[in-house]
Amino acid sequence: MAEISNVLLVGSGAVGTMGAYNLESGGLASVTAVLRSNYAAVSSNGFNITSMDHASRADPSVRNTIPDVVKENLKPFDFIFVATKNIADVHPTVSEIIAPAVTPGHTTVALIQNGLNIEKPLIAAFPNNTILSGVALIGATETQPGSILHDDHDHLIIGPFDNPNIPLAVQLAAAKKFVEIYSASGKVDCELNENVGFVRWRKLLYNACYNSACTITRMDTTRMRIVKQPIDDLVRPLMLEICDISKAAGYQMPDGIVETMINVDPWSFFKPSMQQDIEKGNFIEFENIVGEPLREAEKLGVPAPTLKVVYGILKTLQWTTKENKGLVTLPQLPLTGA
Ligand SMILES: NC(=O)C1=CN([C@@H]2O[C@H](COP(=O)(O)OP(=O)(O)OC[C@H]3O[C@@H](n4cnc5c(N)ncnc54)[C@H](OP(=O)(O)O)[C@@H]3O)[C@@H](O)[C@H]2O)C=CC1
Ligand SMILES: CC(C)(CO)C(=O)C(=O)O
Repeated sequence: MAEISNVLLVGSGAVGTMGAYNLESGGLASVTAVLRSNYAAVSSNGFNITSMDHASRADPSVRNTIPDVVKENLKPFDFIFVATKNIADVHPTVSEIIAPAVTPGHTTVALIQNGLNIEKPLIAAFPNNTILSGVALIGATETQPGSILHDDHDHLIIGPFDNPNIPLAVQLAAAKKFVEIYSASGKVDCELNENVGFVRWRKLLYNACYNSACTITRMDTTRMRIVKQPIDDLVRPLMLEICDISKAAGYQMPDGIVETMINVDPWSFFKPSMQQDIEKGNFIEFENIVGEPLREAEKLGVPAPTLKVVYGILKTLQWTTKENKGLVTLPQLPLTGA
């Protein structure tokens, strides 16, 4: 009988819940999903899934706290599937959130998240654990607590982030195992890619540029293409800068990729996830999606003036969200600043 992998899902929103459904459908994984704002709704009514890939129900078991494997004397998790929004500038960060569930030297952490350098804090916190890079090419949204609309096929590209403390063969074996359990449903495309860094930069080309431009202007991608000027003045210059930075970092984007990315999503008045988040008053993933490529540019001596301005604006927007959520306080009046 095939061995069943013990999987913990942290981040049971759009991408994570679809991942849990897919793993459960395949029969090679048993998934425990950690829920937060949707816990009450799902405990009462279950998930409500409208999916282009999955017709039948395959619910994970749910809980509303991060398991502490030692204190609760639990079987170690083979994989933790992390699909939170990665908000690097707000505590608790991903490594702080998952720490009680990680068994050193055993648990493989699969980061199914957008952005660059997201593995670095994880490798620092869990030096003897394999960290996988998952680039999700999927369209999914949590329309209300526990209700997921999944309207673009799940294509997941997986490979190890290079953890210098662990032999590459061990990291690759973990990635292959993940691909096996994720592919078992037969409903999705899941591929092992040893050069996942390239794929991550290629996806960043969309996210760093469209997500940022739409978040700042509050205009969706279709309107931008109709108006054209936001593409010419903002999105294309940003994309060209990301191409320059990725090339200097060792990832040469193919000819024509900028025009392809500008037109990649359907004319459906699409709002990228960062724009959806700012409209909901949520934190945005700007540090990994914009801040990290900008820091790479500065390190490598690549000019990125548009990206720098965009980063400054996003950081300002995030400050306001922090203020709205009570994370920062203003000094009392009268002010005696410079
Ligand atoms: N949606 C999409 O189509 C795509 C998304 N991505 C990327 O995938 C990642 C996930 O995105 P997406 O699924 O859309 O995000 P969602 O906002 O839909 O889901 C994130 C989930 O994480 C939960 N969460 C956050 N922090 C914690 C915590 N400390 N403990 C428990 N749960 C927590 C949230 O709970 P709560 O509701 O309580 O905040 C929410 O349920 C992101 O990096 C995104 O950029 C990539 C490709 C496509
Ligand atoms: C555009 C999309 C859905 C790409 O798959 C994305 O990654 C985002 O909105 O952040």
